[in-house]
Amino acid sequence: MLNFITNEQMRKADEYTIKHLPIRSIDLMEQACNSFVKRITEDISVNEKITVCCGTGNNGGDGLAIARLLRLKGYNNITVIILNIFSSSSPDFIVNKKRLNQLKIPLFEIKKANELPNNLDIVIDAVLGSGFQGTLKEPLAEIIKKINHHAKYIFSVDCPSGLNIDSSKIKKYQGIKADKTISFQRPKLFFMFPESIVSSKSHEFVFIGLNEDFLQSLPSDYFWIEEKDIVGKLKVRQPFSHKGIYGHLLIIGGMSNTMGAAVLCAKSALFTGVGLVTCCVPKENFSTLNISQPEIMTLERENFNEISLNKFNSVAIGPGLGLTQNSKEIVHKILKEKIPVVFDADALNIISEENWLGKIPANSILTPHLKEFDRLFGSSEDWFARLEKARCKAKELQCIIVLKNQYTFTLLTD
Ligand SMILES: NC(=O)C1=CN([C@@H]2O[C@H](COP(=O)(O)OP(=O)(O)OC[C@H]3O[C@@H](n4cnc5c(N)ncnc54)[C@H](O)[C@@H]3O)[C@@H](O)[C@H]2O)[C@@H](O)CC1
Ligand SMILES: [K+]
Repeated sequence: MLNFITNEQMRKADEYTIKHLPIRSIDLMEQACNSFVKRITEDISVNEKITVCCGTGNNGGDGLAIARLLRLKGYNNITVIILNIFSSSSPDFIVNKKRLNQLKIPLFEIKKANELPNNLDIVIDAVLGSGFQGTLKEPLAEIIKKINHHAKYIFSVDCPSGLNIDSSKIKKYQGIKADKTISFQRPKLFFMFPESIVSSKSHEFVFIGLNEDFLQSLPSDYFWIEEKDIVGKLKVRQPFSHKGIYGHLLIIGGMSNTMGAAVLCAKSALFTGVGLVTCCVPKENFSTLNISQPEIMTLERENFNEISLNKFNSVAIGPGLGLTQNSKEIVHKILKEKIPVVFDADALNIISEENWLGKIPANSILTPHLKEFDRLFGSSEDWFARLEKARCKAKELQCIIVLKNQYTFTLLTD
């Protein structure tokens, strides 16, 4: 698990690594740029026309080093454009400018938008990185507008220029609209939110050699879960074992017009390793289940009151359940049992409609998508506010909240 960190924390990790590894700042920049180049050369061929647009801070220094490293890898069609509009240059920018001069890469310095060429193909955006603060003013705003207009594909270095990654409020975004942002050492929380799409269509990160022990020691409320964090938790099938020892799940859901939701839920449960799955659906829908996934067992929803929940290791209620009076009675009965349950879809809609949030047993799991979440907890100004609300509600209700989206947030109770 990697902790999401702020720009300020990243700056500290940068300083710590330089001091304790030890490594010179210019060499750390070189490492970062090597990682960036390694990643983008998987996407672009040596013949592509590449324009590297640079500011004069360290993000600009990265751009110059990236241009040089690409050239050394055989990318011959590179042009560097330095925006000569900033009051100062960072020391590592100056060193990289000298290094670049030795390679005879075409280099232009511009001050105004009309000095930018129109025929930009692939652009590497290294104008501003994490040092950007405040708002974009002229002539920078116009230059960025022109880059956005003329580029066919934009890779942003670390973050799209003109985006303040630590502020979730981006109304009237004026910065670079990247196709792909490749950030350093950590994913950026902002890119987990749908709102980030105005600044970057996709996002990846590369390791650059910052001190991981220090980074992991930095406080954070949010963590990025990787595949390797999950695989170890899945129960591997043991020799001579059988379905009876891998748990029995009861799913209460599905109606004639929404039986697919119950089927998909059962299939996913079996796929992730549950030994036995029983679906409690209206009797007329048994054949749908039997045809779609023959190993699913069935219980008649009409006889729900006679079912003993104790024989199941876990219970999930909601997918395709419907909002009928009968569905409401079943949700109510489940809530009264006071056992932790997975509440999804219509079960959540019923809970918000009936105002039953306070009745949810501790340690339950709530799996809302955006709209279900807002119905439960009210609307939020933006995704960051929604996430913070989810984190507080998980603690307050002592329930795990799984807020589903392209990136799914799992909010724990502690
Ligand atoms: N995180 C790390 O450990 C590393 C970071 N590196 C790079 O360093 C970058 C940060 O470098 P810097 O701190 O020098 O910052 P930047 O290069 O991101 O920006 C600094 C420049 O932006 C200007 N600026 C700030 N706000 C502005 C505004 N509103 N309008 C116009 N100009 C504005 C400043 O005057 C300054 O010239 C990162 O994004 C990354 O690209 C890498 O070089 C290597 C390691
Ligand atoms: K950038």
